[in-house]
Amino acid sequence: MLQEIDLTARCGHQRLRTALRDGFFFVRNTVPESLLDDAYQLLEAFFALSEQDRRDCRVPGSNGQSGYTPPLVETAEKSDAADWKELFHWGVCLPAGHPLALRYPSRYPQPLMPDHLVPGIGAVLTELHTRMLRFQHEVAAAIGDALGAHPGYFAEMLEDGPVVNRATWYPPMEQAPSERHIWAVEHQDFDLITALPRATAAGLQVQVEGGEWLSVDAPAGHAVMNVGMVLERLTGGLARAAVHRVVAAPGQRGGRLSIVQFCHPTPWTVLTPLLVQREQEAARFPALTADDLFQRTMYRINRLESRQVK
Ligand SMILES: O=C(O)CCC(=O)C(=O)O
Ligand SMILES: [Fe+2]
Repeated sequence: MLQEIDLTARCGHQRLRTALRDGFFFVRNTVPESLLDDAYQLLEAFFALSEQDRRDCRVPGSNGQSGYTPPLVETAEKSDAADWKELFHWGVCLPAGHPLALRYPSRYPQPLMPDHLVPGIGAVLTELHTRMLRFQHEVAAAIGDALGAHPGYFAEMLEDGPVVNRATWYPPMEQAPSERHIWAVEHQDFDLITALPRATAAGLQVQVEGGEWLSVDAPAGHAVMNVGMVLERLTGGLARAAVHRVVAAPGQRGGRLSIVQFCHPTPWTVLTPLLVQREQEAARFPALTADDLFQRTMYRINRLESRQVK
């Protein structure tokens, strides 16, 4: 069911369009496995720090898009129980005076690299960001090609986009405050595409037609790609924003650490459809900016600081 897409294959357009309809597929990852191993090792050390040290790594004003977010904050739209997970986010800065950073400061926060607590973490995570981003741009270009878009279409939309990397520590389920909490309640991502390289344990599931859940942990050397809401809107629903969740299997011991990268278009992009499936479906998604979609979803999942209970 989980399709492997070979981005180098000629005539792969139909396969990729079918995979976009499913909302997820996997591809060979160009990010070195050793870099991923190094990142996991350093992030494991970060999440093992004292609670106070981790809390000192919060970045006010970033809505949790940079630095640390404690457990039980993010709450999926479909649940009133917060996810049993804690987060660390990072990206890279734009040059001083860049109009995107001036206009959308909370989308381009200063990265906080806790090198004073975990020596060497900054260089590794920054390198991982760069390599994953290059990989995602290749995937986006292949998607554009399969959709018949101009080669520059996604490239322009993604240039200087507020791409954010997220490391998630899912603590062991036996430590969860109640049975109402799971690792991550079903949701859709609200970016263009998300890259999910292998995690340290099983748990990622995607909903397939008929409502069943399929385990989709990426094999070594590969990354699962998820379609986000931006791509769904741009394609008039041809690409489906994958509904996915993270759950521990009954009796699964230990925690889980994952790294994902959310590939967001520039916030000023207006999400007008690139494709319209059928004329009568043209009005399914009203045009709004990528930042409007981002802020609206962040509000709904309790990620805006203005909404959070202090
Ligand atoms: O941890 C994972 O494998 C997936 C995380 C995820 O879906 C998310 O953070 O949006
Ligand atoms: Fe997700």
